Amino acid sequence: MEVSMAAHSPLIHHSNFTSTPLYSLPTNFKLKSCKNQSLRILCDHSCFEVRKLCYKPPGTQLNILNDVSFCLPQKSFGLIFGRSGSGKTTLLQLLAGLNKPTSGSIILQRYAEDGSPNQPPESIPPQRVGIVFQFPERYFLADTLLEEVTFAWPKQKGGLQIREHLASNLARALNWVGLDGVPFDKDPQSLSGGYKRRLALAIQLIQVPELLILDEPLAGLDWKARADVAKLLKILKKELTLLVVSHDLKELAPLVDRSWRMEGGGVLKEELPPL
Ligand SMILES: Nc1ncnc2c1ncn2[C@@H]1O[C@H](COP(=O)(O)OP(=O)(O)OP(=O)(O)O)[C@@H](O)[C@H]1O
Repeated sequence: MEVSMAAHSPLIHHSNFTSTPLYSLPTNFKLKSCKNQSLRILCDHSCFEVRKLCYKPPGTQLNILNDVSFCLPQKSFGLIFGRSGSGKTTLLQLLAGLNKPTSGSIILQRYAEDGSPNQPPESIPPQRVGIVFQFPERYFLADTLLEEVTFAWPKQKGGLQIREHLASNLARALNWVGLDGVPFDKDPQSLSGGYKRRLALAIQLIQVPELLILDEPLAGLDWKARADVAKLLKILKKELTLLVVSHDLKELAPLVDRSWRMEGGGVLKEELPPL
């Protein structure tokens, strides 16, 4: 029997290397049998890939991003750092679908055990990407926690099924961020700084994004709340893929799987965080 660990596939497969799912496993294994009935668990994985991304704001000749390429494996933590004005936020906005790149692509690529792509690249629709902006609490609009988390849910009658689906995800999202004990009628503005960030994260987690982007998640918090949010990100990294832009390298460095420096002129280079 030949057994190797798989990285990221949740399905079990069987018989002559077909991809017919038999049943799901809680872990990320893919099990296949070949003609002599020996069983193998194969390693495959997926990466969010940015390829040769360029961005000039419409109507200008300013090259804010210049041939930016990187790959972030699923369920890992990517960090982008670099000096102010180098183009980090602009990159996040393109990844979240808020602006369109001038050229280049943003895709999800699945790879086989031997490292070769095993499917055509998939585009990533904006609804599969969550983004938490810098100081997200400034954008809170509602008087209660419940209204805040349900603010963008469809209100029409036809949206009932979607609302039911979102409601079943809500409890899990609140549990992930540790807000499950907070009363629904609590005023979001009365929460502490760290809990406001948890709320902003929960709002994005309800949709279970494939990629969660965070712009300066620790900015403006005291030391305790910073440690608290960093601890939460460590937990979330087990559930989804995180891409973070931050100047707070000391707190986030222990979480980092991949990191890049954005240099002047919108050039991205893979580099360890300088500590
Ligand atoms: N629509 C636009 N038109 C012209 N210039 C722009 C536009 N959008 C961004 N810029 C410029 O592009 C550069 C990169 O901005 P961006 O906000 O992405 O930098 P940043 O690395 O995120 O900075 P910070 O760390 O301060 O947030 C800045 O010089 C900014 O002024």
